[in-house]
Amino acid sequence: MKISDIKCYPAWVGHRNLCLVKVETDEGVYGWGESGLSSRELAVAGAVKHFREFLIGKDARHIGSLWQEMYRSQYFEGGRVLTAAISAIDIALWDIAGKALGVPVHQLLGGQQRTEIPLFVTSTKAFGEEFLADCKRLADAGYQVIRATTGEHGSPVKPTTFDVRKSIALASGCLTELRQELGHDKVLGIDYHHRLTVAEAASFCQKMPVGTLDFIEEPIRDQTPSAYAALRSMTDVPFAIGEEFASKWDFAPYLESGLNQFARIDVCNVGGLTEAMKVAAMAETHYIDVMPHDPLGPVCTAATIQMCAAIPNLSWCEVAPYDTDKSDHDRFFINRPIETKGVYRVSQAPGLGVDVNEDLLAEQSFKFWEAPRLYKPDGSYTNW
Ligand SMILES: O=C(O)[C@@H](O)[C@H](O)[C@H](O)CO
Ligand SMILES: [Mg+2]
Repeated sequence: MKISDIKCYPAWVGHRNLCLVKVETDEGVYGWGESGLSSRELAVAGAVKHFREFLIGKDARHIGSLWQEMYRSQYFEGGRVLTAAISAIDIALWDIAGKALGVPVHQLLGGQQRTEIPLFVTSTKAFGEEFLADCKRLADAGYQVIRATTGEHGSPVKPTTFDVRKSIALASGCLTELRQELGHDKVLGIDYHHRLTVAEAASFCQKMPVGTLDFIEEPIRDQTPSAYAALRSMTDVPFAIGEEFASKWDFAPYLESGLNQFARIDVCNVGGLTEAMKVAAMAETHYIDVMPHDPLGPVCTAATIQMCAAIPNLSWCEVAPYDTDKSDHDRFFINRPIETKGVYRVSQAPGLGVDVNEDLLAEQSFKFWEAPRLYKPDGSYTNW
């Protein structure tokens, strides 16, 4: 079964750009994948073009070997852009493999270990009464795992001031109150979106009673494991790290030094299902659960579900939090995964179990979009 074409669709779908990739074969079986390098999709599309050049004519079933060739064929190995492209192609190849054999992808990954994927939900409300009410609503609705954000999302068009000290004061106060209200049978975490320094992250954690937070996601930026080691010496809150990591090599120093308590694998950035399964196994050797990152579209979610079904060490998968109106997804995607009562059902359909309305997708154009820009009160730049 030979690869006959690879098409990349960086396109605005409903509420954001998605970067979807279709791999076709000479036997008519095709697969879909998705790439996760949000806001730089055209760079990924360029990388897909390069890979297409040498992938056409290759056996679509040799997934592991094609992964090695994509990752290592350029002198400048790996990196986030190239690996985001590899991820989408790899996921599409798994979709093809499942469809060709008539089995769901999880069966090829070792078989399902669970029938439902437990999820965490995110309250995106700004800290204060609204946030507390929203979390109470989520808890009452039965959600077991609730994650807060920084409470300040900024605007893609208007520069936003992010005052770290105000954020720390508000967040620590609100989360302390929320924990008292929720009791201890709910899991509570926060994604600080790598906005803090080591000192600020320590200060934030120290403002809350021990046991308030079950995890803190990316309090600081993630290119320096020793910075996390420094932070670890100042707080005991478990760290959830890795949504931006683009290989098992990025995860390795964190896992090997015990710095990462939840592995935030993103199948669309880490190198597809091939690489995600390896990272999950590396995490397993350290008794660490995978908490997948899943902020994109239905193809990403479908692939993530297949991984979640097949690994032993899963905590909770993310429900894409930022865009609640998914009505357009019903037009673009067939059999897209739908969250019900805090879980995703594991699809038993061949492949990933999701299909794409390609004709409709082909009509969509790409819209340039920039992530919000945040500035400190003194006017200097800080991460979104
Ligand atoms: O954990 C998350 O879902 C966030 O870090 C998002 O990936 C980020 O805001 C980009 O959408
Ligand atoms: Mg995050």
